[in-house]
Amino acid sequence: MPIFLISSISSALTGLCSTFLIKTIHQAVTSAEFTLDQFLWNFGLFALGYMIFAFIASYSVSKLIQSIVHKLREDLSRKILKASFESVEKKQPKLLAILTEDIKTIAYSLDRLPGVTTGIATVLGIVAYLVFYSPILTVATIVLFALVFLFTKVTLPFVKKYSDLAREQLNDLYQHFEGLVFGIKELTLNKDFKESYLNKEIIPTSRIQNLHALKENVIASFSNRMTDIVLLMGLGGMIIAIYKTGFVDLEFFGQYLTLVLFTLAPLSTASGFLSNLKRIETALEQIESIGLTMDNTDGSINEITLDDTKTGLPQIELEAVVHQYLNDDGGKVFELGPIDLKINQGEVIFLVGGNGSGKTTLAKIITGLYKPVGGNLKYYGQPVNDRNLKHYRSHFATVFSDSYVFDHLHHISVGKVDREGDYLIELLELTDKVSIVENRFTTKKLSDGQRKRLSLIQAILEDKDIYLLDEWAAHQDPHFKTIFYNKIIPFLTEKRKTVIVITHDDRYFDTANRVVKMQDGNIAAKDSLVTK
Ligand SMILES: Nc1ncnc2c1ncn2[C@@H]1O[C@H](COP(=O)(O)OP(=O)(O)OP(=O)(O)O)[C@@H](O)[C@H]1O
Repeated sequence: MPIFLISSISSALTGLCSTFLIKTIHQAVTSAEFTLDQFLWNFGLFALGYMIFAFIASYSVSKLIQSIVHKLREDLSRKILKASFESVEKKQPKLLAILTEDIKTIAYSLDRLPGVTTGIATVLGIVAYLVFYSPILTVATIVLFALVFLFTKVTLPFVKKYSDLAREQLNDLYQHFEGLVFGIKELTLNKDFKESYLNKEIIPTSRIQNLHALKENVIASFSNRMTDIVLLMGLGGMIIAIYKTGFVDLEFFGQYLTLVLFTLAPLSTASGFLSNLKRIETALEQIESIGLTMDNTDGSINEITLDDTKTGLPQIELEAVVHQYLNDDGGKVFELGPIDLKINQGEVIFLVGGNGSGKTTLAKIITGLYKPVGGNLKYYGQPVNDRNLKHYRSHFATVFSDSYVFDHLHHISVGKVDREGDYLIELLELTDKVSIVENRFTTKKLSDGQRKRLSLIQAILEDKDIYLLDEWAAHQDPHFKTIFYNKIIPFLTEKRKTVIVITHDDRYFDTANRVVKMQDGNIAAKDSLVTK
């Protein structure tokens, strides 16, 4: 870690220059032999050294801090991408606060580090100089510093307590902010709603958060100020002891004081940094407590691929598959299954059923986003498990009803995008709205229906074996519904793709090979299956 080494060495050298500067000043005012020339030379040399090393220290420590922050961001993003979909889905509101707030706290709290490292080096240098100057006063100084440290330590648990409480409120505040940004249409249209959202949600949560943050800051900053007082009181105590016992000469003590007073500022910075360490601890605890469970993609197990060439077996098979949604107390909110279902390669299956019947949940099981709590999911007869789940998932392209629309197409080959992109844009009548430049859609600023068409283009360009389209046509006008059922689905089946469509469009049921009806978390009786 060379940057760490450079920052440590340069900080130490800055501290050393600072000590020599202080020593030069001290000698100039205490030693009769010290000439003006000597003073100018020494002072100029150490001041120059101080500036050079301070710049290197500030640069390297700041670089170190930024690389820590960057690493945290990268690690956290990787952790989220490696976690099981279910755990990320559950923790979604908390994640944004961690990604923005906690990492920012760490960055800001570490900001003082350059001053602290230099300050500590200066204090150590002064103490070393004091040893030669007066061993007895050095011992007294060390005792004094220990008292300052103890005092700061006593206040730290309180800083931590209020830092934790303030951080807890931030999760709620972020959820309110999410409502504020994404629910702005509803809030703008309804004056009473807007007022009550502001006054009953955002302001009270922000006030409580502020109150805890205020207590945290007051304790931290008061403790910081008090370290100066403790130090000065200690010096006062030493003066009393000198008056009473005369253990050193008072004039000598005055010269010693000149030195010790130089430690006030660096000590104050260092003790302030101890409070920052508590804030960092709170932020790191939040990051640690994300509680995401990893799935097979964490690379901790040997992955294997599934055999795609098996024939005569269903491409996907669900055997008595069960899934449950649980509330925070572990109570069952909804149960899907046990479901038995076979899907053959190249089939077009429509999943239909009332709201809340479990279609999307089943889609998440089929695509491997959810792991069933019971039963088996098979791919050409091979059970899907932790070792092959990643490969299983890679067979799917999806457009869920709440899909996020990315403009990014860099994961698709340029050749593929060039060959089919323009054709699909034309087929879905977006030519005058959007184009693809350097594997990126030129805009996402489209109507809901148009954005859904963009998602569909992206999914088709991904060229996967199995397509799962969740209520894709729900936002489309009749013209585009016809294009979807009569052109897009045949375009996919011509390429031997398997297509699973969640739909309520009964006018087009005849375009499917099979219609599977869901009811109360299960497939409705066999006789309601419609076969083309
Ligand atoms: N993440 C979740 N946590 C807890 N319960 C959920 C979750 N997602 C869905 N549910 C519940 O599971 C049930 C099935 O939901 P699902 O989304 O699968 O239904 P659906 O048939 O797709 O409905 P719709 O046609 O309205 O989209 C519903 O009762 C819903 O409230």
